[in-house]
Amino acid sequence: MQPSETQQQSPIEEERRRLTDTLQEIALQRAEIAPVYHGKDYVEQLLEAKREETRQRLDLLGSEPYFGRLDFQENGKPAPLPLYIGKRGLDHRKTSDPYIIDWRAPVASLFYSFTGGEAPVTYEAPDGTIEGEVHRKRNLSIRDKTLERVVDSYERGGDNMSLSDEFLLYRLGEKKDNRLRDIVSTIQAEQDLIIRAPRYKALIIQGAAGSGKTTVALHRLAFLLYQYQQHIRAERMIIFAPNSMFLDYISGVLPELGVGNVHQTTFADWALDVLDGGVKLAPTTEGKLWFSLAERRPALNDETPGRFKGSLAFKSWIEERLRQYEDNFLQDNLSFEAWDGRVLPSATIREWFEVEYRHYPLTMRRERLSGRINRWLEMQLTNIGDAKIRKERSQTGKQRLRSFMKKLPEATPLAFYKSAFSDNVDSFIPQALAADTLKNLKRGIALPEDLVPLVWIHQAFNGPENRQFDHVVVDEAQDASPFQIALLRAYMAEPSFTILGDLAQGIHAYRGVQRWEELSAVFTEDQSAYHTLKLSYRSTLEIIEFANRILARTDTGLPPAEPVFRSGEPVEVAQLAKAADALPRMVSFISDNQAGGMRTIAIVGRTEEHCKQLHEQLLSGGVEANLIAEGQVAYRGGVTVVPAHLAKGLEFDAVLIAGANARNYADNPQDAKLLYVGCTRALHRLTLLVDGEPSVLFS
Ligand SMILES: Nc1ncnc2c1ncn2[C@@H]1O[C@H](COP(=O)(O)OP(=O)(O)OP(=O)(O)O)[C@@H](O)[C@H]1O
Repeated sequence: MQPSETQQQSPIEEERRRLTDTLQEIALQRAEIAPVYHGKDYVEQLLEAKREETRQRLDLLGSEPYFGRLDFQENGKPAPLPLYIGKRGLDHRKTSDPYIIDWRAPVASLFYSFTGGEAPVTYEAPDGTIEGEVHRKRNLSIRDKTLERVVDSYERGGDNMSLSDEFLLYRLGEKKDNRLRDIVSTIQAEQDLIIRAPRYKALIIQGAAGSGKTTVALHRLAFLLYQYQQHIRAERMIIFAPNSMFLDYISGVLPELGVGNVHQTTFADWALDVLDGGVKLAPTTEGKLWFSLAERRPALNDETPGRFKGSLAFKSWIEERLRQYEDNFLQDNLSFEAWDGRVLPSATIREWFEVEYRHYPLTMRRERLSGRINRWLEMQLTNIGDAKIRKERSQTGKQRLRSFMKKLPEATPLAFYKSAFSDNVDSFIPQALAADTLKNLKRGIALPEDLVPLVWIHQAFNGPENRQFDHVVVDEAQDASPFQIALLRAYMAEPSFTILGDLAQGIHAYRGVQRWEELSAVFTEDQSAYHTLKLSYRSTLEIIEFANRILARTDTGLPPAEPVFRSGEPVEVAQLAKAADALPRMVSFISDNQAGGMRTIAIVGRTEEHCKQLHEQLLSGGVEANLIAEGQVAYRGGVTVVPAHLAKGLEFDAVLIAGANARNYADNPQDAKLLYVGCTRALHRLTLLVDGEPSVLFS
């Protein structure tokens, strides 16, 4: 495009024209693809699969080809080039020049990292650093092939006072449905740094509520797959999320980014799969206990089972037991007599098992030993000339080898774990905890906090099998334990992690961490990197400022979340004259917000029991609502009644906190975290209904 041409047109005309050209180019490329192949030829079928991929990519590009434009003049080039950036790349069919640039390509990083100014900018290309100047940054909104909006956020030499994030605000102001969405068009510089961070790092990210942690982690997966396409496979990436409903909520983002096959699961489901039916899991009652009202909750300390069994000290204790078990695996004087007089001495067997095979997992050491003795046996047989005697001795030798191997113990993870607790368990393990654990294990049942040690033992016995990871995402990582992260680390040659969470939302402190150092202790200093995300994109300024008052009571010492300047209505704290006033207030909150275009509305209750009552009341008041309970798999959107602890990770256009009184939300860190979670779910509107004495947490 010639600069003179562009000068005569308004930005909107110019972009309309470019869009028409682009759609034409896409249509032509689409038309050039051979028709669908239905035959049986294998090679043709493979080619057809490739063609189908291209069709899908072009169809996706066809409806929303790009979202941004950056005019960049590389040093030494005569003029700036307009670079159009989209979710997928496209080369021009005649010139093979990039026509649309994939958002993950190195040059596209400028679109995200550029924040104004006339100074030269650089980006890292495969061949080295490229320097140049940005002449224009433009956001474009295209929906269903139609150009809806053109916003210039920078023009070189122009008056750039408006380098505000007008486009970002426009996006944030949109109403949400029941799915998390991609943010490729508005990724912010601090988020981009995390998305494009090098592969071999354990990134630990403390991010304020609504700072885009989950979204950023998903975009990082898409980036890693693009950047390291020869070395990373989607099937070897895994996302651990807190529950199935959350997985359902985020399930749309990766497909939108063109990424399939990434395993998305909860830790418990993954662990049970590894243990392959070897363990029955007791339903957890601990969660309910910790989300009950303050007066019913036990004190939290280092002997709280989840914290104790998730510690690195407990990991060391298990490892020591495993070492002892392996060291005593061979009994003393365990020679093998193949037939009378032909003996493989104990010292040789020991040498093979304890020295040569030491670095293999136990199951493999056992198998290798058996194979090696068998080979030794075959050698001995070759020295026997008489075929009949050879046959007899072969039978005897094989029979004796089978008996020999049977004498070597073959413990399952569950049996080993049980024995670790049974054999005069030492004073390191608190007595009550040992007794409780053993009682359950004797019934063949493990508690959720036993899953990490059990899988650890499994992998010590069997190695990582075929479950090695290329990259692991742990979302809501404040709820994970150091032992759990160490376990996942064991399934990787080099650590490549995105570990993200918010200590202020650490409502599972009975099993999670209180400081990020607890998790970084799993890695060496150069293996991990710590990032913070302070800006919060989800909620309006008013909601964030209100939630920051509660944050100060969480005892985490975290700084207040910083709002993106998006102002909305004030947070409403409504004092009820009597409890019976709650229902009409909830009903009008729902109908007013629905009339105001809000698509997702949540009534947040304090406990599951409380939510059941609220749900029944709403039904009696003629309001259809979805009640979210523990174990729920799908998130449906619309009107939802949800206890604060299950709302974590989700977001709603409008939120009403029911029962925001001093009893439900007392002045302690756990209640503060629950209320903080509840309030920070709201995008546009937040109301608190107070029946009785108001909670001091927001006063
Ligand atoms: N750069 C961005 N552009 C547009 N929207 C964004 C951006 N970053 C985050 N958001 C939006 O902010 C909301 C919060 O994102 P997300 O759920 O990923 O945050 P989070 O940090 O995981 O939140 P929480 O810890 O509170 O669950 C989402 O609606 C997301 O689309």
